[in-house]
Formats: sequence, structure tokens, C-alpha cells
Amino acid sequence: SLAKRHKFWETQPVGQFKDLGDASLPEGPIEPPTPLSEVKQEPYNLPSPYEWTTCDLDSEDMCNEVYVLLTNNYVEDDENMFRFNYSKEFLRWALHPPGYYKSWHIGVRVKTSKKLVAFITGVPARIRARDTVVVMAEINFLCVHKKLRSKRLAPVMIKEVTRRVHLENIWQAAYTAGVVLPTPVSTCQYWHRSLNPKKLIDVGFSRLGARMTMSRTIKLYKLPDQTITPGFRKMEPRDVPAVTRLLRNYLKQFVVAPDFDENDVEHWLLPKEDVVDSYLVESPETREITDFCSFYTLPSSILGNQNYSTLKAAYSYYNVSTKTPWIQLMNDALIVAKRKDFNVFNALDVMHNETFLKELKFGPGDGKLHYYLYNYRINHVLRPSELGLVLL
Ligand SMILES: CCCCCCCCCCCCCC(=O)CSCCNC(=O)CCNC(=O)[C@H](O)C(C)(C)COP(=O)(O)OP(=O)(O)OC[C@H]1O[C@@H](n2cnc3c(N)ncnc32)[C@H](O)[C@@H]1OP(=O)(O)O
Ligand SMILES: CN(C)Cc1n[nH]c2ccc(-c3ccc(F)cc3OCCn3ccnc3)cc12
Repeated sequence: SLAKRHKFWETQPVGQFKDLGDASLPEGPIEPPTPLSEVKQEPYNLPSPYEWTTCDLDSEDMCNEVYVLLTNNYVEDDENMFRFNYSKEFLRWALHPPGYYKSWHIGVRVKTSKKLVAFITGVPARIRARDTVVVMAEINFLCVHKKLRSKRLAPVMIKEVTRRVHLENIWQAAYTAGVVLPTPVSTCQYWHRSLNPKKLIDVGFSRLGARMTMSRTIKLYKLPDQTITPGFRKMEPRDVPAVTRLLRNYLKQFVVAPDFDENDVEHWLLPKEDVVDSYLVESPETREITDFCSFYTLPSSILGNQNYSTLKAAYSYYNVSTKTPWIQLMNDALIVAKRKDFNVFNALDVMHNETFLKELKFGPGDGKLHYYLYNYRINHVLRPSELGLVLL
């Protein structure tokens, strides 16, 4: 990536590879805000066959158009065997957090057919970088239809979402990607814990280990039917204040982390069927909430398999351990995920996740997830364990 030209990204206020050695550059915003009167008032020009559209996900039809575009054209693994299949309910959850802007849900249509062929989104979030809380846009769901790739549409979409974010007087952003761009704040490894090893092997997600039989493999990943931690239960609305306190105190230790308040916790962490699951440990003795774990539901379409069409995957979200050991807490998370018929439980090596990954029989994934900040310099590339942020 050092040799590669980034004709678009070299024009953007992001850390540039050439600056990596330069420790003299100050941490913080790379460019000052532009006076709102000087922000471009009209949308960027698209190539003539296309037009901008704002996607209202509360509209069943529009939400369905976005769902279909992503289902057929969004992120695939490196071997093109799986493609993320975010559900409509999940998209509404991910894109309607407190304070969201509909204008940041941007689509591109073909003028004649009105077909939706591209998409990019932002949602506002308060992110702390070291000791500074910054209102940022979390950018996600950048997608160009497979038939319109390599036409430099992505830079135009990125500039347009940047312009609309600027109009709301927000000047920073956070995003993650499986590709290397100028310049990662951190690079994380993802890990997978088999819950249904037979299906994972049948679809080619996993391979039978050397000198392993299928029955030996099934036994290796077997989990108890019941969770073992006393006081382990689903999170409920009445728990929002205590979970907010627990999570805010836990996230303080990371260099980059969300600055969640009770409204944010209510939206992002209250259980929502087939979207997000969250559990906590309420001490039977003291009634205090001492631990928390959560995971979100993100299936992947299985491309080209006769017997299965969908891989049901759970992704580790935010977890806190203050009394229950990490291994025990996360093993209970695996137990409830298995009981809910997830095939695999995925986790990044962020926060304290590396303390349980190996012991709970996670295997390393085949790629990396890079974290980025836009118009904000963090001087040293962060270790994954310094990151307290999970983007969907
Ligand atoms: C203050 C507010 C600021 C807000 C904005 C902040 C920044 C937000 C940034 C967005 C964050 C999104 C986060 C997110 O959604 C999570 S990462 C998932 C991105 N989506 C996918 O992978 C879906 C499948 N792929 C596609 O749809 C296309 O391949 C896409 C659309 C990815 C690129 O379409 P294409 O037809 O393949 O390519 P061209 O149009 O010809 O353009 C090529 C240029 O695009 C650069 N590129 C490629 N992939 C990128 C990626 N994932 N991020 C950023 N840039 C990416 C590439 O380096 C090159 O620039 P360079 O020449 O300089 O190298
Ligand atoms: C984060 N969010 C922005 C979506 C996103 N974009 N790009 C990505 C690249 C990797 C991961 C990822 C993150 C955690 C994980 F355990 C497995 C992952 O990908 C496996 C490979 N894969 C891709 C599609 N189906 C399977 C997510 C993403």
C-alpha cells in the first residue's frame, strides 16, 4: 500500500502514508472547519445517467430497495463464498440512532429506470479520541452495483456524504473497511467460533482439522444447554441507567471509544429480535449489575451452495467484565448464541477480546478489518486492544 497511488484519498484530510514517520504532526483535526456559508450548497455532479436520491428507510419500498442492492452487491469475503446479508430491521436500527439525519442516507438511481445502483450512509456519534469527545459521522454501507464498479463513483459518493455532513457542522468521521486505505488508525484481526461445525464445513466456511473426524469436531465445539453464571439474564429497559454506567466506566480505558449516554445505550444495546441481543449479570447477593455482553445478528448469504443459502452469524458487540471472568461471561454468550441457532460467533481482537478468543476455541479469520478516522490524526497506530469501538 506504500507504493500504491490513491488519487482520491491523497486529496483528502486523512493521515497520508508519507506522514507516518513524522511524529511532529499534532494529534487532532487535520483541517479546520469551513465556514458554513462556504460549504458547497448543491450536490456534487454525478455522471449524466445517474441522479441522487435520499433513502427514507421508514418507507417499506425504499428500505426494500436498499436491502436488495446490498444483498446482491455488498461486502463479500476474499474467496467470494459469502456476502453480508443485513436485514431490513437491522438497517433501520443501524441507520436510525438518536439524532440521525435522513439526508445522510444517500442513494444513486439510474435516471431512466429509477433503479437504485449505489448507496452510502452516515449516522452521528459522539466518539472520544484520547481525552477529546468529538461529534463524528460514522460512515457505512458504501455500495456500488457490481455492474458500475471501477468508474470512480465511490469518490463522488464519499464527497457527497462529506458535504452533507459538513452542512450539519460536523467535520470528522469514523469508518472501517477490509481494504487498506490512507491510513489505518488500527488494524484488527477477526476470529470465528464454530457453533454448528457440520454446517460450516459443509458450506466451506471451515475445513475439517487434520486427524479430525466430523464427530470429533462436533464434540470439540459442543456447548451446554444452559448458561452457568448466577444472575445471567437478558437486558431490560429498567437496566439502561446501570448498563450505561458500567459501559461508560469500562470504555474509559480505550484510546478511541464511543461516548454513550443513556439514549445511546437504549438504542444500541436494548435487545431487538433478530438484530441485537444483550445480557447482563445481576449479582443475586447485591442486585448490582456487574457484567454485560452483547452481540448483533448479521447473516451472510452463502454463494453457490445447493443445500444452504444463509450463514447465521453473531458478531460480538460491547462486553464488560468486572466480577464474572471473561472466559465464563463469553462462554455464556456462546451458549445463548448456540441456543438461538447461530452457526458461528465472530469477534474482533479489539478491547479485551484476546483474553478469551483462544481459550473459547475461536479460530483466526482470513482477513483484517482496518479502522479509519477522517480529518482527525491519532499519532501512533493503535493496537486493537486500545480500540473501544465496534462499527456494524
Ligand atoms: C466529515 C465527514 C466525512 C465523511 C466521509 C468519510 C470517508 C468515508 C469513506 C467511505 C467509508 C466506507 C465504509 C464502509 O462502507 C464499510 S467498507 C465496505 C465497502 N463496501 C464494499 O466493499 C461493498 C462492495 N464493493 C463496492 O460496492 C465497491 O467496490 C466500492 C463502493 C467499495 C468501491 O467502488 P469501486 O467501483 O470499486 O471503486 P471506484 O468507484 O472506481 O473508486 C475507487 C476509489 O475508491 C476507493 N475505495 C475503494 N473501496 C473503498 C472503501 N471501502 N472505503 C473508502 N474508499 C474506498 C479506492 O481506494 C479508490 O480511491 P483511490 O484511488 O484514492 O485509492
Ligand atoms: C464492519 N462493517 C463496516 C462491515 C464490513 N465492511 N467490510 C468488512 C470486512 C470484514 C468484516 C468482518 C468483521 C468481523 C468479522 F468477524 C468478519 C468480517 O468479515 C469476514 C469476511 N466476510 C465478509 C463478508 N462476509 C464475510 C466486516 C466488514
